[in-house]
Amino acid sequence: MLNKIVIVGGGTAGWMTASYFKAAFGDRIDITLVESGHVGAVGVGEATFSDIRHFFEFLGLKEKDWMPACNATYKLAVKFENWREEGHYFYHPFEQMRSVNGFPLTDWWLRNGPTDRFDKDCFVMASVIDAGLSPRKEDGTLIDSPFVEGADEMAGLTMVEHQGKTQFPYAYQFEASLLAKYLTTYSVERGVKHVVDHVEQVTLDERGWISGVTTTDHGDITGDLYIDCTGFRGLLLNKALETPFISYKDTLPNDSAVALQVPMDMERRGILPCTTATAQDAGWIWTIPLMGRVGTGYVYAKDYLSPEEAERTLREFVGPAAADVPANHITMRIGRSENSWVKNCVAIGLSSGFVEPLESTGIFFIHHAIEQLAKNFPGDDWNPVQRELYNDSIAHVMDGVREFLVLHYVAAKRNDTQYWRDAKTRAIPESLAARIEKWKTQLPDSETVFPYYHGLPPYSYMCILLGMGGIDLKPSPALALADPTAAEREFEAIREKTRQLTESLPKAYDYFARMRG
Ligand SMILES: Cc1cc2nc3c(=O)[nH]c(=O)nc-3n(C[C@H](O)[C@H](O)[C@H](O)COP(=O)(O)OP(=O)(O)OC[C@H]3O[C@@H](n4cnc5c(N)ncnc54)[C@H](O)[C@@H]3O)c2cc1C
Ligand SMILES: N[C@H](Cc1c[nH]c2cc(Cl)ccc12)C(=O)O
Repeated sequence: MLNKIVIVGGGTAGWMTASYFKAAFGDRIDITLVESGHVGAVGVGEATFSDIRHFFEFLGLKEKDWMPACNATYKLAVKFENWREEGHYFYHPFEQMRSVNGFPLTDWWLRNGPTDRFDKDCFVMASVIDAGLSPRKEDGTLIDSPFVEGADEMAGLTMVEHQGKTQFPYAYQFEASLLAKYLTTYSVERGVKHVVDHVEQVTLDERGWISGVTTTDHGDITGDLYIDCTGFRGLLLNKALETPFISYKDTLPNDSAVALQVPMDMERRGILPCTTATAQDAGWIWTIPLMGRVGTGYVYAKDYLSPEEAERTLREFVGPAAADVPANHITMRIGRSENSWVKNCVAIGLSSGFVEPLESTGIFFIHHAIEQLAKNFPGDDWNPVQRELYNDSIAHVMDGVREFLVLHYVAAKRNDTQYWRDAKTRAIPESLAARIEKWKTQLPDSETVFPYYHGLPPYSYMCILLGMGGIDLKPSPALALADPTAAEREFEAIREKTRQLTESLPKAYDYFARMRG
């Protein structure tokens, strides 16, 4: 029976894969994870999708088990600053879009919104975030809203099963290296063999399938299925099996990042419960508040900015707290492998593909890949249909997310540097260009967004279009004839709910401090 897995790589991808497959198949699966002692993990990757809770649930972990160990916080949205113009911001929150009489509330808002802030008028979360609050009450219960009802109970579903159901109101932010450490202990305690050694060589058999990996000190390690979690190197899939890599650089030019981990007194600073993406002259800076430090980094395109200038800008942005903190410069391989499963090798994580972290999709890609591999796990006959199904779903997720990210740059009103001007004239995927034309007449819905599962619901597209401000949008003509009373009542209900929540929820920092005991 095919049950022996060799995972090469011990970053987030390697350990998420090892722990999930142990939880899924227990002692019936034999897993060896080998990670180099001298090639480090990329070590960033701190913000997630809300769907990640399905992963922790699958492992049988509660928030109080893993969050304190990973300095984790809640993320209620991505906050986009200065993408439209200096001083402007808006949220892309984890909150379902309401609909009134068959039209999304944003459509009613375009017709006659109460203020010029679609996010505050249409979502309660925008004001909850501004106030630095936790979406859980002091007793740990989740905010009560029709849009999260039953959400805790749905955690046992896979992400694809969960699509279109209740929107969970938050995701997580954590120290990626601490999560990898936590999952190492989890996996090893459940029988995963952990080898710290460098893989020197990958051996292929006469059919070109992987027959083993050779390490410096532990000799050959062999298995049935090899999982390549070696990061941007793609040691097994891209190097040994020579699988081509499809670059997305023509449409997403950001290929570099410089990151800082800045220790900070978060009790004094307070926690804004979101990831902030602040537009810069040649890219954007992320700010992720964790317990005890802030993770930050400038994502930029080397065609427009040198690494030295990027680091200088980032240090100025952070201020004196960053003075003694070493910078981590990263070159990013943007795109995806033509196929992520080839012969008896499956690449998961950066070796499979990556897009810039603007919507925190790296860990989502890993989680999705793991769920799909568990579903399509090969039998002794290596049925090629399973490989095809798997490869199609991975390609769709990444190509769909690529479209969503390109939309951010096309829709951003900012136009003050060559970088931002070029973003408006650069070629974009043809399918996206056609969709944007439709969205100018009718806001995105399930019929007009990327048609395959890629994690993002239509309301996410609405947020980006409405927030970025560079594309003219019109309300549906039908709304000029429709009675607005129900929509006005909905806007009022949101104002009332916002008032209640901002008066009753605890501060995010206080909630985590209590969880840590
Ligand atoms: C700038 C940046 C910001 C990001 N931000 C986010 C974010 O906010 N949210 C998000 O979801 N994702 C984010 N990501 C993506 C996230 O970091 C990755 O998806 C995640 O860390 C997974 O990485 P990995 O495990 O695939 O690779 P890596 O972390 O690079 O791990 C590679 C592993 O392979 C091992 N290895 C390599 N060569 C060998 C060898 N020869 N022998 C043995 N072992 C070997 C290394 O030792 C290491 O353990 C970000 C990525 C970047 C670059
Ligand atoms: N799968 C969804 C994707 C999603 C829904 N709303 C948001 C908001 C932000 Cl900032 C990122 C992703 C999503 C989920 O994770 O809930």
